[in-house]
Amino acid sequence: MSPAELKRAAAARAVGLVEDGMRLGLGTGSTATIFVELLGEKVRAGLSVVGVPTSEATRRAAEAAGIPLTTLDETPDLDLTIDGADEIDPQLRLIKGGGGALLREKIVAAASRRMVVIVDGAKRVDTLGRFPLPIEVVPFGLVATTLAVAAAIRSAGCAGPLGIRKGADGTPFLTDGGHLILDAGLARIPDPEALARALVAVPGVVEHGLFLGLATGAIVAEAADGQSRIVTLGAA
Ligand SMILES: O=C[C@H](O)[C@H](O)[C@H](O)COP(=O)(O)O
Repeated sequence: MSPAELKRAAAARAVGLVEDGMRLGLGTGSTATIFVELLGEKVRAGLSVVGVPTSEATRRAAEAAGIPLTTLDETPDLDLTIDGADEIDPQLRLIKGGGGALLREKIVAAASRRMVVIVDGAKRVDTLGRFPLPIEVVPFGLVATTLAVAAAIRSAGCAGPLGIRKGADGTPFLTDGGHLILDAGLARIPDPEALARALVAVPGVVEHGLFLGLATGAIVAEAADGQSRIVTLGAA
């Protein structure tokens, strides 16, 4: 099965977790977008939910799907967030932010009683780090912040190239919050908690893509014998 078919299988299973009246966090990325589209079908058939989008892209997708939207200011306590991930380890620790939405995604996940991650099997790893870790920084003082981030990475026992993310046109990628992203190619992150602590201590770092202790469950769609097989982790 193709990665797109696996993503759809995981997203479809997640729609089954949604109950009438729920306040939902709506994740960002290709997998979360499929979830939004499938959820929209349920809403048009009569399901009543409200959603908080984690990016402007998801806001547009949810509006197109007919999902009623709210904000965290209006609805600060969410029942369930469904979101994709770039990597997931056996402890449900994640790397997120490949699409640049990590800041809003983390705020929304932290405001949710449950966060269920939807991924294809290729995202499962024993040790986080194969996917470059996104680190969101303010533009002011970029060189000084980058040097401090590199030192923080070393202090957590990691090493690897650190580069500013560029868009398709070659200019620096800007997040929805107007920040820049440094991508750290670390290969292995032996102690994600130590790295997270070191990164948040750097002035100029807005957020990083390590989601630790936030996911309560995961729905993993894997290919097996030409069919998709759903594996659930945690409470999903
Ligand atoms: O910023 C983007 C998000 O963290 C996504 O959830 C993550 O990159 C996974 O995206 P996709 O489902 O497209 O692989």
